[in-house]
Amino acid sequence: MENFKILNFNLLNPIVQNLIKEAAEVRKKAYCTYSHFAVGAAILAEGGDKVYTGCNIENVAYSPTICAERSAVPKAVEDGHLKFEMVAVVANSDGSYTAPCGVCRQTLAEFRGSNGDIDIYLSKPEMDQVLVTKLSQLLPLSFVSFNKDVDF
Ligand SMILES: O=c1ccn([C@H]2C[C@H](O)[C@@H](CO)O2)c(=O)[nH]1
Ligand SMILES: [Zn+2]
Repeated sequence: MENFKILNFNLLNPIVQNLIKEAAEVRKKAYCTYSHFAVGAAILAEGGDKVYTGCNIENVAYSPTICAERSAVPKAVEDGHLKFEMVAVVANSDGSYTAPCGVCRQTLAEFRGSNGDIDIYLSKPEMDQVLVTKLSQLLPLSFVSFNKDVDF
């Protein structure tokens, strides 16, 4: 299977279009005073209709910085959602797509949907062409469980 597809925004289903729009909207709230790189993310959970959004929030000490994706996750979980169906990320890396960092990929893997995966949509703020992929393509062979009964 290919890693990703690039699709025209207009051809995506309205639920996905709305998710991307929400990510683009919350991106405007990014607190990115150090990197000046604004990111917005939006999560749709399985069986849910509410969209949970997040932006990146940076810090003078740098390491407390939280990515947009991980600032959206607690909102979904606090609302009782542990299985995510789709996630949209909107940013602008030199006119290209911004994919979730490794930490965010692992964080999202914890909340994979019942199909064992999450649909991922990456868009630029212009929302013209959208990169469509899956978490399993971004984080193959992921660490998602362990056996607590094994002696250490
Ligand atoms: O997928 C990504 C990639 C980067 N960032 C943020 C972290 C930091 O604030 C800034 C620069 O890395 O962008 C995100 O929020 N999500
Ligand atoms: Zn991240």
